[in-house]
Amino acid sequence: MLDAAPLIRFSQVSKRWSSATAVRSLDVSIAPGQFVVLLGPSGCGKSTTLRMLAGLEAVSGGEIHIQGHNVTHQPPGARGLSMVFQSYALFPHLSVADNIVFGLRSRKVPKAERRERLAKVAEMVDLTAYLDRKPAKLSGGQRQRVALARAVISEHPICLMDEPLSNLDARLRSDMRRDIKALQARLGMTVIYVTHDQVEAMSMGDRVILMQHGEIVQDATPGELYNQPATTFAASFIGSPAMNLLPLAEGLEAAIIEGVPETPVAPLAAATGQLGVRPEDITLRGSGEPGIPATVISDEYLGADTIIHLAVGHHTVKARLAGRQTMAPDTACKVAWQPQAAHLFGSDGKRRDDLAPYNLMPDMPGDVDARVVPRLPNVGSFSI
Ligand SMILES: Nc1ncnc2c1ncn2[C@@H]1O[C@H](COP(=O)(O)OP(=O)(O)OP(=O)(O)O)[C@@H](O)[C@H]1O
Repeated sequence: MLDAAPLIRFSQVSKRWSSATAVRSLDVSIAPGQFVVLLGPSGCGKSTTLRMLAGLEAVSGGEIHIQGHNVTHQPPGARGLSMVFQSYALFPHLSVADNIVFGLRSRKVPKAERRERLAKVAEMVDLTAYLDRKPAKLSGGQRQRVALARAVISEHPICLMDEPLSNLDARLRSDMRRDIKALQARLGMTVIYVTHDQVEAMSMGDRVILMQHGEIVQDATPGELYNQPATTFAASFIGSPAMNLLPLAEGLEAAIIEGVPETPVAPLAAATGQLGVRPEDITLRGSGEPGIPATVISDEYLGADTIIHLAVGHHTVKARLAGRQTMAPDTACKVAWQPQAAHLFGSDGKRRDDLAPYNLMPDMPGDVDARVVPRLPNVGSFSI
């Protein structure tokens, strides 16, 4: 995603500790006005990446450019960034107003201008009624708004946020997600936002950079990440419940070919890996219908939908059905899905879109098992 004039550019940036490598040869360009989420599990290097961009952590290799300037060795104050942390980092002895204008004061912005900017920003984040309070007398959400106001009032074009909502309860998090996104769009800020929460990433990001072991796994829009996960890791990290991943053994490859008799065999030889299907793409059918035989383990009612846990061979498959569904344990049924709902991954875990034309699941009339099994004795050993 190289942009002609990126606002931020990481070139081959690495961070090594004596004990571990946190970030490996990162190349990323970010255009002005983007809301970019760095997403990944704990320890994947997202905070380190953000801290290197902020100048709070020295790089071990590579360069960082902001607005065309090499800032790799510049202190945080010279980089033109604001930051919002999980801990809020408010001064307890200062009022909300003084906390918000603190940075402006140190930059010697005249009092009249400070007042004017404070009034505007306080209104934006709904804090006008609380300006005289001390942080201790605020709720968690209000404290987070103070931290946000402090970033916004600086008028720096880039705002870095490190898990800013993790201390809030679920309801407030959802409100704040919307507020932050709306504020970012309204002000045209470029936001780099670190989180391990896929819901935040999917709902806020224009672009999500998914990291694992200090490297980028996928850099895509939320929709691409969900619909075309680049690896089995991406497939299982996004989505709740996670995508079902079933090992592709020789038997299934053969079954795939069986479903589409004219398709060439050669590409499938390299396909041995995993087959992924999202829980909402699974349909359940009666045991006499086509599909893979399954047995109900349990049903889990979640309100808007129900997750059915199924045993398919010695694997567990989850199906998400709308509304309230009850299925007695041990009920025999069949699982099936539309061919286009199947995601295929090679043995290296990477997505294999070249295999998309294959009919990966017998969603067709007739008893597929009966059709496949007699000619393919190893279907029985296919590991699902
Ligand atoms: N100061 C440090 N000294 C040594 N190793 C560190 C230091 N800071 C981070 N690391 C290591 O670098 C790796 C990446 O850490 P980082 O904090 O960037 O991950 P993260 O993805 O932000 O995780 P989290 O969500 O838990 O904060 C981890 O293995 C971590 O243990």
